[in-house]
Amino acid sequence: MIVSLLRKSQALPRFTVAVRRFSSWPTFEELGINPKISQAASQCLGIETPTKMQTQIIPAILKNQKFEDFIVENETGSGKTISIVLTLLTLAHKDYSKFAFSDSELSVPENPNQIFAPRLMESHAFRTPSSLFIVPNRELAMQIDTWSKKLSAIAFPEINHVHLMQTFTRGEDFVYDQMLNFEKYGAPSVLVSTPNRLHEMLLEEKKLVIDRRLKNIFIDEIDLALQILGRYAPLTKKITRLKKPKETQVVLEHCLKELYTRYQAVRKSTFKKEPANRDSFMFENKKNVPYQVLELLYSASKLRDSSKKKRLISQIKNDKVLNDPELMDPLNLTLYRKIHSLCCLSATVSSDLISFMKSRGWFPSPINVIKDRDRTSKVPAIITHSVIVVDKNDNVRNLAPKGFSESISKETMKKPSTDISSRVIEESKDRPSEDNMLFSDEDQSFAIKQSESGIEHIEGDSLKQENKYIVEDEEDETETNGKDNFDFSSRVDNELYSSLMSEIVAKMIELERPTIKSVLVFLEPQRSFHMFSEALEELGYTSEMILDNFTNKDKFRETNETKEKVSNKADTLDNTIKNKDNEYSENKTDSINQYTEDREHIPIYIATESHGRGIDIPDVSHVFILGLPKSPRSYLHMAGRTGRFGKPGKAITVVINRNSKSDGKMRGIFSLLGIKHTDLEYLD
Ligand SMILES: Nc1ncnc2c1ncn2[C@@H]1O[C@H](COP(=O)(O)OP(=O)(O)OP(=O)(O)O)[C@@H](O)[C@H]1O
Repeated sequence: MIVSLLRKSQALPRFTVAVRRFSSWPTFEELGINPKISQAASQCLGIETPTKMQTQIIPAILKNQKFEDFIVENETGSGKTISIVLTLLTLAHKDYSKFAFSDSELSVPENPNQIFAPRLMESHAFRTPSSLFIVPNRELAMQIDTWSKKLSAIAFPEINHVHLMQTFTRGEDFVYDQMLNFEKYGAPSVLVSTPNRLHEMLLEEKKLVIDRRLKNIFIDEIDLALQILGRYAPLTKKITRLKKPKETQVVLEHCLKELYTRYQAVRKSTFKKEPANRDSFMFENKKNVPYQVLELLYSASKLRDSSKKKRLISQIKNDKVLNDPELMDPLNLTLYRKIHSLCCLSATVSSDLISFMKSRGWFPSPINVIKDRDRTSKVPAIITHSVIVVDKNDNVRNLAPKGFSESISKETMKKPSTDISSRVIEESKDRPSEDNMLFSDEDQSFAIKQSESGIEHIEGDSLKQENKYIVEDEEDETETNGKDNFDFSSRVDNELYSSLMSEIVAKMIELERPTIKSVLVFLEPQRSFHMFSEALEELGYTSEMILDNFTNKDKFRETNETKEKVSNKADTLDNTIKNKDNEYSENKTDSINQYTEDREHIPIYIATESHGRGIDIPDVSHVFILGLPKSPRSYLHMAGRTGRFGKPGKAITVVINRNSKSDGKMRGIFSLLGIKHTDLEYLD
């Protein structure tokens, strides 16, 4: 009855649309993505149905009338970066359609400060992009570049891509072409850049100018981009960081200052007593030293060593840079009407990181946090995690269960030894409990502690309560925050590391051969790529650095061809592998020469944690992490290069255990991330 009435009143079409909307999942087009771009995404990237996170973030950015700010925290490989690329291309195309012009009409002004002139509005050669996408490394920038070029070549073959998006990175191979495009066509609608290249363009070369055209700022992998120092960082390190902030912070604050100081006309009309300008306002209101300096002074006052305490306090008080309000005071953006939106993304955004960003004044109004609240772990459940421990005699085994390594660690603590790694334990034994931290995450959301009863970890709030104000002395740096502290395999020399690790990787590749598609190897930051890749080559495997994967198209094509070859041969290899598996368990020192012959056809990419952050290499089935990860977050991002968007993957960590702490540390990392360890069946 009601339906027939509705039909008569012609309300049914609207009603059915509403039902369809609520009953079915929206498409990318319905979220506002340009239909041509969504078709291209389906054609070249196989992206058809948006995820929950994508249904939230895409429309929020496209219809962001009030310039709201966002933090997107979702597990690795869940499509954060690609959703921003699709959204930005849609915005860029809108921009382009609004200001359509032919290349011959272009006239970029000689003077880069000449902006927003009517002549420019007609010719549309801008000096400012309308969106900035800051990514922490060149590899990720090149990946975004490749994605956007592919998509726009299919979606808009008639448009020169340089008007939509340009990418700036450092490196001889790139800068020349990038600058040529920029000089010729001006700023695109979307500019993707690494922080260091952006710093050069904005502050050194002064080629890029920030004006009100800039509406959206995105920062991918925000935790890596800022790398905030945690509460256990030495005070001297904190002072240095304050004086020399990370480049992402510098470029972002430069952009925000430019937006607000150049355009005071957009100041909030509700603001009662308007200051002459922001600088004078800040000056007039500065009754005290900047609060960040106050924090430092407070920390210094907690030092135990009184001579050091005095020295540091007077250094902080007298330091010109530290007392410069321009650098130390937060931006007071609440005074002005917001004309931009800031969106930060990562799989790991800690509350300390958010507090830091807020304390700098980057978010004058409440932030929208988009995260998957249903998940208990930020690591995709589809990844299996294993650890190979290499002991002092170079025997390999699975990760030891809990009681096992703790008993060893107690013994080691009692035994006097000249071994440097044991010395660290002995020294730490007599110190107060907070100083027995083995390592802690950069945001200090957790720590792993050495105690009399063994190795234990403390987490989140309990850690905050327990050690509210810990100040480390200068000399403690290596023990509390230095890389040495994180990774005891760093005490192994480069040559031994390369040969040992390459042999293990080679053996594992053979044993895992039936499921291997391509392999990503993470080296410790200080290790030589060449030494490792040569060691692998001696065993018959060719490898390449990840950047080549995005820049050298021929190599990439070759890699795809070889992948096919590998999969064709996979069936015939099956039997050989089973035999190899048995051989391996029987005699782990078997000659590597017995391995199958097509080993050079397996795509192996090499990266370090910072170069590999955020990248998406298709079909990485196995990730090898060669060395103890420096924190759970670090492990999560490295392991997250596999198991992407529902594809299965294995993360295998190889640790060289020189002092029996590695088992405890790995267990701590897994337990904090909510990960289960899977024993490799062919190891003891
Ligand atoms: N809706 C979708 N449908 C199918 N595939 C998708 C979808 N969204 C993303 N993908 C694929 O998932 C993979 C990971 O995407 P992306 O790199 O954007 O993830 P991410 O969340 O940024 O990862 P990370 O946190 O590791 O940087 C890509 O290969 C992408 O093509």
